[in-house]
Amino acid sequence: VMPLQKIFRVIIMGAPGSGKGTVSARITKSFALKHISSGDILRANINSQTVIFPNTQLFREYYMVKLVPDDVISRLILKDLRALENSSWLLDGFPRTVAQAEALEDAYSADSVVNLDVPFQTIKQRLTSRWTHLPSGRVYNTDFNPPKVPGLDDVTGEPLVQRDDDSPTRRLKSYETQTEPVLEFYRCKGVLQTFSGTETNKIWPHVEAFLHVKL
Ligand SMILES: Nc1nc2c(ncn2[C@@H]2O[C@H](COP(=O)(O)OP(=O)(O)O)[C@@H](O)[C@H]2O)c(=O)[nH]1
Ligand SMILES: Nc1ncnc2c1ncn2[C@@H]1O[C@H](COP(=O)(O)OP(=O)(O)O)[C@@H](O)[C@H]1O
Repeated sequence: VMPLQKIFRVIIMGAPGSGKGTVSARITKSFALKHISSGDILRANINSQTVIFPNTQLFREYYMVKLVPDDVISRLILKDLRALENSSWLLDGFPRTVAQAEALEDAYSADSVVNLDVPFQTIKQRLTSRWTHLPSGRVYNTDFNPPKVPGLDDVTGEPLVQRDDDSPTRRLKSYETQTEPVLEFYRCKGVLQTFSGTETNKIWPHVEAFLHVKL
């Protein structure tokens, strides 16, 4: 892992299914950035039954059907970031709306925004073959990284589900209307770096080279 000279704050963006989770795992393997994932934070809060969601059913509804309200997710993420005041981080899954981006910007400004630009046609195919283990958030893809036993989670053996929002059209629509304006927000700030392609394995070397120079 490459140590960093100064504190660096990176955001990874891209449509659902563009490969953010996959690329984030590779980034944190190569660079000393702490991975902050909004999905992981939400799941941790559910599992510990601490705040906000009085019951798992309500979260399930959010998780399966719609985005969590801006003020709820912003509060959760900023609380975790404040605990990392002197660390470099990689933020994944947040911000997804301009309101969230503004809430973040009030506290911290991003040094770089890595945007994964994958054609919608490619994403549709991927999401159709994506299966999720809901309690952990582990994702599989029947072509790219299949589970060892079809339909079952590798670690727990529990069943995998296809999320409602894995039905691509609605998710991509919400990305277009809610999240694309966030890209514009960062473009205006001059920190947006876009990587285009159809395969993670081909995009990754460019992301890696960029971060090597940047960090
Ligand atoms: N076929 C294919 N699938 C990929 C590739 N990269 C990632 N995936 C799969 O596509 C799905 C979405 O990737 P993920 O990293 O979860 O994207 P995220 O939603 O942006 O975090 C997962 O099932 C991945 O295993 C790729 O290059 N080719
Ligand atoms: N920034 C966010 N704003 C609102 N809701 C969010 C945000 N991040 C995550 N969520 C909620 O958590 C769910 C799971 O998120 P995540 O694990 O990032 O999965 P995915 O990348 O597949 O959407 C989302 O469907 C949404 O309900």
